[in-house]
Amino acid sequence: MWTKICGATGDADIGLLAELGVDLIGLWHGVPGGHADLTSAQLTRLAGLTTARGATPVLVTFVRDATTLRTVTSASGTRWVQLHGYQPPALVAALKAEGLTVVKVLHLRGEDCVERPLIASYERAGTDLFLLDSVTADGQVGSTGVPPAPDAARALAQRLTRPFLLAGGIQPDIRDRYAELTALPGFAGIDVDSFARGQDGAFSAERVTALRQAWGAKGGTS
Ligand SMILES: O=C(O)c1ccccc1N[C@@H]1O[C@H](COP(=O)(O)O)[C@@H](O)[C@H]1O
Repeated sequence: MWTKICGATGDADIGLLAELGVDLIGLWHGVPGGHADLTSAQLTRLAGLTTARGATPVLVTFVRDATTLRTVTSASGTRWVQLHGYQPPALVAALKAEGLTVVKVLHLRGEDCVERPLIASYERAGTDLFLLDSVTADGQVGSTGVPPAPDAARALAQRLTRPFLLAGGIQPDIRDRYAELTALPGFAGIDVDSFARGQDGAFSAERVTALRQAWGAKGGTS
C-alpha cells in the first residue's frame, strides 16, 4: 500500500516525508489561493529533491490546459500528474500521449460520484490511477477533511478497472470503516493532507507514522 502526502512546500517537508517512508509527495501548482501552491521554480526544486530522496513527486493541479501542463512537467521533471479538478478525459489522453502517469480524482458528494458518467471515458483515455476524494455539500474540493461515505466509496471502487487511492479526511482511527474497500484488489493506498499536519500546520512525523501504521503501509512505488 502506498502513502501519498500532499502539499509539501519546503526542503524540510521533503526530507521528513522521505525519511518516514512516504512513497508519493504531492506538490501543488496551478491551485489558485491554495495554502501550498508553488511557483514553477519552487515546484522544480522540490520535485528534484523528492526524486533524489527516493520518493515520487506528484504534480497536483486544477490546470486544464495540456500545453501548460506539458511545459510545467517538462521543466520540473515531474512524471506524475494528479488532476484534482473537473478536467475532461481529453486532458488525460493528452498527458498520456506525453508518457506521463495520470491520477484522476473522482469526487464523491454523499452517495454520488460527480464524474460517474465520465468514468469509462477516463479509463479509455488511459488514466493510470483514480483518487476517490470528497466534495462537500457547498462544493469545496480538496483538503475537505471529510471522509467519503464508506459504502458509496466501495461501490464506486468496485466498478473501476484501474487501481485507486482513497482520500478525504483520512486518519488512523477510521481505517476499519473501509475494511471492504481496502480488501478490493484495486486498492493502492491513501492520500492525506489535513491529518498529516500538527496544529502549527507543519507535517508531523508522529501523525504520518500513525497513519502509515494504522493503514498498513509498506512503501515503494518503483
Ligand atoms: O486542499 C486543497 O485546497 C486542494 C487544492 C487543490 C488540489 C488538492 C487539494 N487538496 C487535496 O485533497 C486531498 C485530501 O486532503 P485531506 O486529507 O482531506 O485534507 C489531498 O490530495 C489534498 O492534496
